[in-house]
Amino acid sequence: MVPESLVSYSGSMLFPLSIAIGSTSRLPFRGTISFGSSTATKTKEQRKIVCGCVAPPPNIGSDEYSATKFNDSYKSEQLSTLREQKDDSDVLIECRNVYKSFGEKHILKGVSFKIRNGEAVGIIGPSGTGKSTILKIMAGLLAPDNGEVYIRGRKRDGLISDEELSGLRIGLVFQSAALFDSLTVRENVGFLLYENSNMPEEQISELVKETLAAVGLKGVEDRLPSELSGGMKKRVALARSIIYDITKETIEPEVLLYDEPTAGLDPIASTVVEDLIRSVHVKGEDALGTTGKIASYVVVTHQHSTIRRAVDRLLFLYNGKIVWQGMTHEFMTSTNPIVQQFASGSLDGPIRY
Ligand SMILES: Nc1ncnc2c1ncn2[C@@H]1O[C@H](COP(=O)(O)OP(=O)(O)OP(=O)(O)O)[C@@H](O)[C@H]1O
Repeated sequence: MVPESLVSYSGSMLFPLSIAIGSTSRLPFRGTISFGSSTATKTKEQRKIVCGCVAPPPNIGSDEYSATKFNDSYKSEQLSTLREQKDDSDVLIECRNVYKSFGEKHILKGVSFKIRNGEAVGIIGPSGTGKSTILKIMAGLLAPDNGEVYIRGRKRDGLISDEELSGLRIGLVFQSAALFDSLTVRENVGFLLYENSNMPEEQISELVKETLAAVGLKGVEDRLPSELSGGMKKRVALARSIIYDITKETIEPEVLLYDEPTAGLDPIASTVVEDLIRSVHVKGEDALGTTGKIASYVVVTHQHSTIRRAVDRLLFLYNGKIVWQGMTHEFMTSTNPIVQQFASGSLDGPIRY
């Protein structure tokens, strides 16, 4: 049986990585389970979720970010208004002074930021700077060496555990779609519901169909992942991350964490995925014209189109810290040398490879 704790995985692409599939599974596993390049197949990583959320996002603010440098053009009076914004009741996830090393490699050296309800946040920065690492820490897959992660104001100790209260679902959408090779699209998308809910199969099948339609896919339920294009796989993976058990009395809000969702896609397929990410957000509208259900999301990306199109606020991670943050439009006009170099792709500047 799938452990009870996996209820909280709620369809993220992360969940298959940590489960034990037993003989009572409703799904016809036929051997191979592929997770692309993910290393999580090798570890029994666990995650889980906590919390609830409220109110619209006041976005950035306060002097909590010691390493933050706002764009020079940002109006000082606006900034001071934001700094007065002390109400944290809408903060869903907070990383406070997070440190993480792998052996001698000190990757995160005091990272602090908050993700508020309703936000669409991008994390950018040079390769190897720890963007995926911070996503995994937010998701509860990795524990920080030092510093804290707060989920809706509650400190999370170590990794996610079964004892924690639920209330906020956190889905991590891997760069590779991480679909089960031997299962159909229907079985992949409905995976958690087949394994962990009491919903009848016909109801799951109908819900899968609706969810696929919401991400603009129709008539692919019976296909295997190998019969899909890269962009379609990403959409199937997204559908899996947003489906949930509609028979449960309380549906928890969900934060989705996307790790390079448009990597390897052509410009048009990237646009489709970027719009899709917007559409499943509470401020968006899905392919069926329904308001999206994702409370907030965080996107790690290198792609300018994704920065422009899919997020409102940016965190720039470099040398183990958040060295700049601001709204997306400020990124394009910033006079901060690190931001300018990254935006232009120049070899000259403070970022050295
Ligand atoms: N489990 C691990 N064990 C050892 N080293 C790791 C592990 N995970 C990450 N690293 C190292 O930590 C550094 C940061 O990795 P991470 O994937 O977080 O960077 P990133 O900013 O997402 O990079 P990219 O933009 O290239 O995807 C890299 O040097 C990576 O090799």
